[in-house]
Amino acid sequence: MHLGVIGLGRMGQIVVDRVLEAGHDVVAFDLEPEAVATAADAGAEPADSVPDLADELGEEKRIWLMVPAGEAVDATLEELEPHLDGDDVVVDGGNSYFEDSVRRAEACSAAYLDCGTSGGPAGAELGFSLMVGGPEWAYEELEPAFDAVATGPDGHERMGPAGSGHYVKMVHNGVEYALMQAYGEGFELLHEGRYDLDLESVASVWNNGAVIRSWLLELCEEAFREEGTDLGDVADRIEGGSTGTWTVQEALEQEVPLPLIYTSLAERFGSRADDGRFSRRLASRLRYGFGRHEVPRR
Ligand SMILES: NC(=O)C1=CN([C@@H]2O[C@H](COP(=O)(O)OP(=O)(O)OC[C@H]3O[C@@H](n4cnc5c(N)ncnc54)[C@H](O)[C@@H]3O)[C@@H](O)[C@H]2O)C=CC1
Ligand SMILES: O=C(CO)[C@H](O)[C@H](O)COP(=O)(O)O
Repeated sequence: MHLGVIGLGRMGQIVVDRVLEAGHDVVAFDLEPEAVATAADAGAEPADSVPDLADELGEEKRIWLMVPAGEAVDATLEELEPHLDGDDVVVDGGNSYFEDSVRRAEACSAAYLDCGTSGGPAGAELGFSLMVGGPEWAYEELEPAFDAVATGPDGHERMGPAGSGHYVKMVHNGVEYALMQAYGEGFELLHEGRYDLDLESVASVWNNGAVIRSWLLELCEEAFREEGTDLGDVADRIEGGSTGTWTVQEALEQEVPLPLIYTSLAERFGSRADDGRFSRRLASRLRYGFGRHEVPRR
């Protein structure tokens, strides 16, 4: 296979490496020349623009986008569009909103595959888990690339029609938020609680046979090992949030209750108040109002 890869950041570079390693050819483009040079060092053919990449691919175009979700995907598709026809296949491996993917699949001249990617840069060695939506023939056509980028043939699956791959990945991320919240709460109680515990040891012993063992728990173990049992200078602030917001919005629309995922998202937003949470400050002042309890002041 001759694959074009556009977007050569943390994830795109892994796509390039794994596809090359599987013996395929890659032509690579990124807005950042340094990223293109890194891909070229790995063995990819460098392209200096989107049209150049399309030209290099020749008649049969198989193109993998790994750019940030949103405008970058639309901008890239707009540049690609004059070079595409119905025999070509474009894969969006980023975290795009599933309704955007449905819209793009309708507008794109090529067959369009929305591919939810899980595993992150830390999963590079093992390969990713890929959730793909779009036409069956295009999925089958791209199977050699999916085999290479995923953990293997079992690491990818066609979920259904356009949008379904990114829909499944959106829900995956909601689950990810809730799992992180659950581990966070458990370790917070252990940290604040009545025993002086080494949290790396706790995570390690849990990871060996416990019901709650998981990759996220292995990452907890790594975090305590690298940062210390009190997490050192890691700030009380969680960034990100778009995929969890989409999950909660969809749940509201479908009237499906997701209290854990919603709470995890709310905790994320709550962590960003620079000056302390207004609601907590008001609750503190109200306790004075009804009970004359002392108000801690800054
Ligand atoms: N980092 C992660 O853990 C995961 C990320 N994703 C998704 O994969 C996508 C890429 O993520 P990362 O690699 O982490 O981001 P990144 O920020 O490391 O890399 C993005 C790359 O795209 C390039 N780029 C941006 N606009 C472009 C354009 N118009 N044309 C060509 N290149 C362009 C940037 O120069 C950069 O090199 C995102 O949608 C992200 O949400 C999915 C799963 C896991
Ligand atoms: O998809 C991922 C992991 O599965 C990415 O790491 C993503 O960026 C995480 O989402 P958020 O930014 O909403 O935390």
